[in-house]
Amino acid sequence: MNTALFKEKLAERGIGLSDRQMEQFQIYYETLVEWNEKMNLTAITDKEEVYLKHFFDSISAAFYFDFTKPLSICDVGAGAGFPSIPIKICFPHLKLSIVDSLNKRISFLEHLASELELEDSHFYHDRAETFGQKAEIRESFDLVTARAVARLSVLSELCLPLARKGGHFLAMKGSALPEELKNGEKALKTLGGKVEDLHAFTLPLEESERYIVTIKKESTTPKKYPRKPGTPNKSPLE
Ligand SMILES: C[S@@+](CC[C@H](N)C(=O)[O-])C[C@H]1O[C@@H](n2cnc3c(N)ncnc32)[C@H](O)[C@@H]1O
Repeated sequence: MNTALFKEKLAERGIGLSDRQMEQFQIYYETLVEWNEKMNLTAITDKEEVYLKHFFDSISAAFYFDFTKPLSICDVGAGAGFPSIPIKICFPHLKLSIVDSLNKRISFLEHLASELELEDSHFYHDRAETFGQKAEIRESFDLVTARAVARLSVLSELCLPLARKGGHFLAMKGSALPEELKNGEKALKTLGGKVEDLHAFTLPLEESERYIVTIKKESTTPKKYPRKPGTPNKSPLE
């Protein structure tokens, strides 16, 4: 997707980008490719592919969730910043936190945020399992996002404890989502979540299938979740 089509397709969805925001995406692309030579951030480096499969794909969350409101967001396992940094570029008023267990990726994100002059952005090197047990962090975010981190039953245990009661968890998933949802029912119930919205979406040009699922945090998560690092993955709540 070239930059003109990127801008046009977002405008069609009501997301208008200024010259400065387009420049921020250009800086993001250049910084990603430069740092990718020193560390493993992404397998995708072709410019048009990055704009489609990372930038546009990340922003597609905003086709189905209202990011124009003041929101505190936590992106779990953002890696090179997806989906939350593209969303933050489009909606600069958001208060953003990212937690990732790989310190090198956190260093990249801190550098990137300074290059992009992002305000109100906070980066934590931690595992979601321990982050979600911190009293000052737990159940504090309006929205928790995650793209491509783990299957839904596992991801729910990492993400739902971070969302405040009445807040949301938004997962961006591939074609396995319908199966994951069936297996994730028990986890959602145990952790206080309920599916509110589910959208199938095909990425333009290459037509691959995506799902965006929004889960409402209806009740407080029992204190024992998330369990200790590695346990959600080893013994999922299925
Ligand atoms: C496959 S990458 C996905 C990155 C990004 N969300 C994307 O869509 O491109 C998964 C990321 O999650 C992080 N991660 C995996 N398990 C985690 C955990 N338990 N707590 C925090 N981060 C975790 C990894 O370090 C990695 O950066």
